[in-house]
Amino acid sequence: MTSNDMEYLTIALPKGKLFTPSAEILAKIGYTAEGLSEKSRKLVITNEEKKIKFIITKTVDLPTYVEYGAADIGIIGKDILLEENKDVYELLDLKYGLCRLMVAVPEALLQEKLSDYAHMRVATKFPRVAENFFNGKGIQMEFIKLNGSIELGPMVGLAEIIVDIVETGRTLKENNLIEIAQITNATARFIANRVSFKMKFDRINQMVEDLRAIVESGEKK
Ligand SMILES: Nc1ncnc2c1ncn2[C@@H]1O[C@H](COP(=O)(O)OP(=O)(O)OP(=O)(O)O)[C@@H](O)[C@H]1O
Ligand SMILES: O=P(O)(O)OC[C@H]1O[C@H](OP(=O)(O)OP(=O)(O)O)[C@H](O)[C@@H]1O
Repeated sequence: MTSNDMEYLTIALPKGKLFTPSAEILAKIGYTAEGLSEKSRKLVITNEEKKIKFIITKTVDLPTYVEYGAADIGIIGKDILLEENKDVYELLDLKYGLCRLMVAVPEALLQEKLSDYAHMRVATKFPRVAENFFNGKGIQMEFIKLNGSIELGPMVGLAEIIVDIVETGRTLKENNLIEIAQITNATARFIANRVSFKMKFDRINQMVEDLRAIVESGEKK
């Protein structure tokens, strides 16, 4: 690390659904920067006074920036952490961004048991998580990686099954899909680069304690 790297704390925030709640919780503990907005075209936003740099990344890439130390810390969904499987510290569950990773099928293909779906095709943004889940149950499947609109897969015969994020259940309902198994819950997590956590321990640890106090006060409400 250069002395410049040591002076600043670089925080990665993901574009998308977690951006606003993440910027808001960081603002509550004094971590803000003028012009920090998801709509900003600027990808690095600096607060010189507080020695903070924010970087805005694509959701799926965020753990990579933290693993390589391009960002010291970041906030990202547990679903992405499980899928990307990067070498980072997960320091705190921030409890917002709650959703579930589910297996779902079209009503017409509904079977009695999960093993009845063996060897079918699974469309998903999360092939690693999906494969671990089915392997853990001894069920062999074929996995097709998609980058969005997963529910379309079964409608056009690309796959029989999907593994996707469900929040309200509205998307599944509108596309006549039925949940058949839950893989895991996911919420936003505060993560850190392994070296940064040691080199900037006091600063990062203080952030974790301040964020924990906010999360816990929210839970008591
Ligand atoms: N309804 C939801 N759909 C998707 N993600 C959700 C939902 N609710 C909470 N999340 C959480 O928000 C994170 C970011 O979701 P978002 O859809 O913004 O991801 P993205 O990959 O940036 O989207 P896109 O691929 O459309 O650019 C997810 O990884 C998940 O942890
Ligand atoms: O249960 P619900 O509240 O309906 O939310 C779940 C939907 O939201 C997400 O899609 P997103 O809007 O991120 O678009 P995508 O399909 O392009 O990933 C997810 O992939 C589901 O499709």
